[in-house]
Amino acid sequence: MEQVITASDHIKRYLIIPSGGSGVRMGAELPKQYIRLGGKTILQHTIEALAKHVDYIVLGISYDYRIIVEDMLQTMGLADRVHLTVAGRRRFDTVQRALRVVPDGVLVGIHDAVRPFVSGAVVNKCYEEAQRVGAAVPVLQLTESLRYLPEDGKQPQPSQAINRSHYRLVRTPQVFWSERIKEAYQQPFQESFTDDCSVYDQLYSDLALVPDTTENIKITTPDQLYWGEHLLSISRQERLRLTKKLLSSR
Ligand SMILES: Nc1ccn([C@@H]2O[C@H](COP(=O)(O)OP(=O)(O)OP(=O)(O)O)[C@@H](O)[C@H]2O)c(=O)n1
Ligand SMILES: C[C@](O)(CO)[C@H](O)COP(=O)(O)O
Repeated sequence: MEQVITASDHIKRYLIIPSGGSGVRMGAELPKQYIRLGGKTILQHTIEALAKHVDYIVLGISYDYRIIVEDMLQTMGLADRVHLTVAGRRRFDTVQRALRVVPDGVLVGIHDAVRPFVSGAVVNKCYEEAQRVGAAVPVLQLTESLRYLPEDGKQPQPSQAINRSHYRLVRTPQVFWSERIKEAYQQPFQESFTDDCSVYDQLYSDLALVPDTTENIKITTPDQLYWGEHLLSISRQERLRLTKKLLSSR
């Protein structure tokens, strides 16, 4: 499964979709990426949202689902553009393994299998900014207040209000020059590595923040399936219109 894909002379866009989670917080019979929304799996919706914006996709999956995934890729006509790798125990391990088949000298995005509502405009902007700056990530401003909980729960008080203007919610796709993120992923795992930027930050500091759209939710818990159904019921055209409006207002 793990043979390196050859890069050609112009800058190619690779995309890793870590899809090897088991969905503990969802608590469903199947891992959540294989749950159906509107007749298709969440994984298929995610691939459909991104495939037209990239050259190659690397899907990190649990071997148990290989046949289902291969059938889905055949149906989608994507079998020759998608490379399967074996998922690891943590998201970090899945991405680390998938990076082994990505050549140097290309841009590589990493996008959660369970974020099917990402906007094409945001995907393109992240690749463009990563090419220009070094790395790029979609972020969302906070629209609710935040409180900080000190570790001992006592000092100076059990919880404190903090200035939310200094914070952003971090989403995916997170896009990098491939040789840099491959180098960063050679580090041993740390608990603070909750996404790919946190791994990259250890070695580099050139990260562009791209405004994201609200819809790019990560389907994690059962209530988010309800939001997923709702977002699917809004037509693609309408979502595109709302995305353009949002991006032009920033
Ligand atoms: N060993 C793992 C764990 C997670 N992921 C992927 O990382 C993304 C974000 O992970 P998360 O939402 O935490 O998914 P799960 O690990 O499935 O969820 P949970 O933590 O509730 O089990 C998902 O696309 C998931 O499939 C992965 O590829 N390999
Ligand atoms: C990568 C990520 O989606 C960025 O927001 C997030 O950190 C994944 O967190 P999870 O707890 O592994 O789902």
